[in-house]
Amino acid sequence: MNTVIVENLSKKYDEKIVVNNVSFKVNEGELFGLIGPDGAGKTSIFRMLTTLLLPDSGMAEVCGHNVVSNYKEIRKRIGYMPGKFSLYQDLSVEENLNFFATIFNTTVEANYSLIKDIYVQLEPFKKRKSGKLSGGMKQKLALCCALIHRPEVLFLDEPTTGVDTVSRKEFWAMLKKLKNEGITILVSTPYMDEATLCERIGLIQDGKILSIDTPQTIIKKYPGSLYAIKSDNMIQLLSDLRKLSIIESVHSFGEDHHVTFKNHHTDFLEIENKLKSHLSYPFKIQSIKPTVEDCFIKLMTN
Ligand SMILES: Nc1ncnc2c1ncn2[C@@H]1O[C@H](COP(=O)(O)OP(=O)(O)OP(=O)(O)O)[C@@H](O)[C@H]1O
Repeated sequence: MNTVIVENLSKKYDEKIVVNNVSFKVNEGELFGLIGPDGAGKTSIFRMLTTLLLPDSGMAEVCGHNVVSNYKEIRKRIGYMPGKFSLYQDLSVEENLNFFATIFNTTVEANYSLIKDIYVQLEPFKKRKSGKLSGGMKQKLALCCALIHRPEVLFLDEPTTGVDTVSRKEFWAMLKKLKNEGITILVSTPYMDEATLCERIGLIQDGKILSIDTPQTIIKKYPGSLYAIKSDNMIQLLSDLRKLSIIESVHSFGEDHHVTFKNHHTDFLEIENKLKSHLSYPFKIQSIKPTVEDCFIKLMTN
């Protein structure tokens, strides 16, 4: 069953189209990621699905209810953690949690088992005002508040932006546990390395979906071969590679430059020799498996 159905959804602000004919479906109990850079339209899509923003055209359903005509039903069934911390800064941790439980007509005790693993980390600070918590703790409290009424669907908008690597890892482990509780999870992130932690992903850029599939299939569909190349002077290397006619694309990627070659250059030795004849300094090249980020760049430039 599809818990979320999005069909040709569009939104513009002033005259700028920020969500452009977007369609996708999320299955019940799935962990689905919307992956794209800042300004891609992720928040606008989440705000339409959580009934906080009206679409200009298209249709969306959450838990079988239309986001426009039946928004009240949806609000009972979902949890939403916005990208910007939006809990009451002057209320303490436990006051925030009790407040959210009360507005959903439940109690913290009734659903404690769902948030227990996360809340135990917050408990030592339960009397502290939420505005005075660290970034990671604020994020955990926001997640507890979004979960306190045991939603069927959880929307998490960039939950790991600005969060350190260890907390990011912890956060994804928590999402896996919540998924095992049967909650459907939609998460957005600009971090491409988080894509592989989702069951399926939608890659989004400039309001348009570039591809939707499992991360593994998206990687498998990468056309052609990809190489990583490095030398002592990476800036010089980048500039030299950009001038070579055999090269189709080159971009910096961590410690390497990732390179693809035009169609007729497929043989590794031939490629290496061609590069040796053009580059007057030592370099190292190897064939590599593409990442989701490589796929994203490829789709973006197609
Ligand atoms: N209320 C608004 N009025 C005008 N433009 C807006 C408004 N909200 C968002 N935008 C613009 O719409 C585009 C998409 O923004 P959106 O927040 O949906 O993207 P995003 O992928 O979530 O990125 P970010 O992480 O930067 O929020 C951006 O160019 C943004 O500046």
